[in-house]
Amino acid sequence: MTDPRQPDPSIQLYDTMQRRKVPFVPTTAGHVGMYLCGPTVYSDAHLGHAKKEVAFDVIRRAFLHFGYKVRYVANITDVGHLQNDADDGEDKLQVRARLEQLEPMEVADKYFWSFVKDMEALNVLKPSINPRATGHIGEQISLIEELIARGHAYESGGSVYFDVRSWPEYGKLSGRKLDDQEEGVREAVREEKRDPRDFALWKKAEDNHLMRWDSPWGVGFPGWHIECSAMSLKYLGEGFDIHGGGLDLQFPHHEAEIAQAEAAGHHFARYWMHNNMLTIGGEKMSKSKGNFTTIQDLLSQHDPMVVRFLLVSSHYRSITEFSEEAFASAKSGYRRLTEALHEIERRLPDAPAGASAALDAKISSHTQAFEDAMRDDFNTPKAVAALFGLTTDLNAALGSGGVGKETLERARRAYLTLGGDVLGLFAGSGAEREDDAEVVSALMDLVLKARQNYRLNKQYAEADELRDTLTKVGVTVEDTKDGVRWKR
Ligand SMILES: Nc1ncnc2c1ncn2[C@@H]1O[C@H](COP(=O)(O)OP(=O)(O)OP(=O)(O)O)[C@@H](O)[C@H]1O
Ligand SMILES: [Zn+2]
Repeated sequence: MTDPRQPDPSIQLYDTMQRRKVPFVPTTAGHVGMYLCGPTVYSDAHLGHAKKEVAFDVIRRAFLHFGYKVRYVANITDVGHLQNDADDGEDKLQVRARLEQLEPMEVADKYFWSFVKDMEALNVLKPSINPRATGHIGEQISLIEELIARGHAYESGGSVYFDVRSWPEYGKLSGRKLDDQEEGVREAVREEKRDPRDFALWKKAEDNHLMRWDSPWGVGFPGWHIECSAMSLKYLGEGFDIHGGGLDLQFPHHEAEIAQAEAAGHHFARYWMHNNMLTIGGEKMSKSKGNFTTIQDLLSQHDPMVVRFLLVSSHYRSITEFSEEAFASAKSGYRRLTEALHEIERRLPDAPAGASAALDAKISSHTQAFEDAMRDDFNTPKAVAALFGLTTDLNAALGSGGVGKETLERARRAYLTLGGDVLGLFAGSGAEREDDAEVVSALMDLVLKARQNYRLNKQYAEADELRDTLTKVGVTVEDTKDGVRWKR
């Protein structure tokens, strides 16, 4: 295994900007600065969001394993993300605030904490810094002022726009130059811009706009893209190492981030990494399409580690198709690993002293294969295959006689380090939690059937009592048009 004090120099990653795999060379030896575009906190996260978070969590964990210190900054968007990507429509948080009769900031907090809970369950490490857009209005205003001073932005009607024509490099990440994203945009917004491709850095707040701040251009709020340029530079510095996000953010979001930072004279991210999408029935899982399953819903029925295993079983740059079959196979694959680990733990106390050379050699070669896979653009499916290879050899050795204690310990360490620390798969004891989830699910079926019978017999008091008792222990029951659903 790699010496943890010597940062491994042989990691290759796919850089979207260069459109190829390149060796990773950090700005500061032994350190990695990573920035990830985080969630807009206006609703519960779905499994597609989990794909992104787990993908970058594994990358971070791999760097740690290979001896790097990592500063991981992931922002929280709590202002400025409008319904329409082309600078029009209402703020997504404000729409939700009206629906739920809450303050926009209550919406942000509610869904921020819900996101934190989901990520904890999925064993995603907490970011080193989790900056919020509303906490960095001053930094965003300063960056906009720099852009105006350098002639790359202009004020118009109380809003400020980035002048795309002044920055010929705009479009270099995505290769998309002419998409103006102007469909369905109000005439007033169109008229304010010199070029339809110009994007908002600052927006004038209409009277009914709740989130508003003073600025040199009047009362308003920041555009969506500027927060990421300002906060990544603030916490990671000039020329930081890696910027990540979903593939769908390449344009316009990341393109705008780069233009804003570089046109203001800064050195921006040196590598760009993008995860592909989680799909269902071949279509991207998304809130707007309504084809999503929230992480909470999923975790009320399934072991979070099986969900995580499903996600790491495909490469971050590949599409992950979510289906019942994919889930069933993740479940049995995950069980194979945890059963092997449990078998080692069961045998360890009585194992004969000493090592078993043949199995030792196999543990080394599977460990090597795992690490090589991770060095090669974080190839998790290959890494998982190495763990399965280890499991096959371990099971064969265990089946044909006693394995020495030292070797069992080595095997255990390999599972816990590679599967646990790097892939993040063994939070708690996986197999037990999986069994737990199955028992809870079977019990809930019984309880809901009993409640249904009470209602059919018009025993409403009893039915309500059942529901109230469930509420007390944190289980919510909802009657929907498709039947009864529950979650905890
Ligand atoms: N299905 C998905 N697979 C992988 N990543 C996703 C998926 N859906 C969203 N993301 C990522 O999560 C981040 C935030 O997504 P967003 O809040 O726009 O979700 P969404 O469901 O796509 O919403 P909408 O449909 O309203 O655009 C983005 O970086 C995006 O790339
Ligand atoms: Zn961003």
